[in-house]
Amino acid sequence: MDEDHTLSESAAEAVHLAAVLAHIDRPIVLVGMMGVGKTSLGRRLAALLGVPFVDADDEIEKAAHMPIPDIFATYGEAFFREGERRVIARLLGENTPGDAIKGLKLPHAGNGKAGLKVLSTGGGAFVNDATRELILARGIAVWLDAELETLVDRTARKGNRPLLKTGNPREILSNLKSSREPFYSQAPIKVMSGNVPHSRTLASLMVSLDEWLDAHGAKG
Ligand SMILES: Nc1ncnc2c1ncn2[C@@H]1O[C@H](COP(=O)(O)OP(=O)(O)O)[C@@H](O)[C@H]1O
Ligand SMILES: O=C(O)C1=C[C@@H](OP(=O)(O)O)[C@@H](O)[C@H](O)C1
Ligand SMILES: [Mg+2]
Repeated sequence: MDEDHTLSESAAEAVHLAAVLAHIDRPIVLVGMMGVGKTSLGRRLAALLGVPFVDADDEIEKAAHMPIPDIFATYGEAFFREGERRVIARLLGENTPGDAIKGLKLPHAGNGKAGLKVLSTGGGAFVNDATRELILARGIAVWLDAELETLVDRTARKGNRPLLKTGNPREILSNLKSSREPFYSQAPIKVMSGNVPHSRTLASLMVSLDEWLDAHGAKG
């Protein structure tokens, strides 16, 4: 059994996938600290649901024609944050029905509902007031959270996060984690991204999403 098959099986077993899909009418937006798994889990969630996946950082790089470390080095963080805000506004505004099924080669065709997609944000996006308000108004925000040690481990794998280059990564992550928690906690759904395979975190996310849809009268 390959990893993708296992992944789909366990997450799909956790909830009735079709019931969840039928009741989501907005983008699912992953927020949380760098290294928590927003990009990698977002891609898997989109594949499972059969909807498009988009990563805000990738879109910023495409728009700026340069990698994120170069944007920070050349123009600074404030410029990056403004680009991030504009890109996310565009991604959450593009809610045309065709958007949900464009160019898919995925196990499910998607249900063609307006705006159905998974959007993974960069760790600082939800801290910006305008960006957070937009995400809360137009999407279903999911806070992916993890222990500090997990974040330290996972961010050490790639040297592409400029904010971690300015000092001791553990200290920077610890400070950012405390200062950002009041913002992340405004997301209606929280999922722990523990030291377990992606498939387990994906299954927890599906269960939490299903419970939230039930509690908010979107189902039943
Ligand atoms: N649940 C998980 N189990 C194991 N590794 C993970 C998990 N989630 C993320 N990772 C790994 O951690 C690293 C950072 O993940 P990424 O998706 O880029 O995080 P983010 O977008 O939140 O910064 C990647 O190498 C990814 O494969
Ligand atoms: O936390 C942050 O401020 C950042 C997180 C990064 O994205 P990931 O959270 O996907 O690593 C990226 O947007 C940039 O390096 C800034
Ligand atoms: Mg990412």
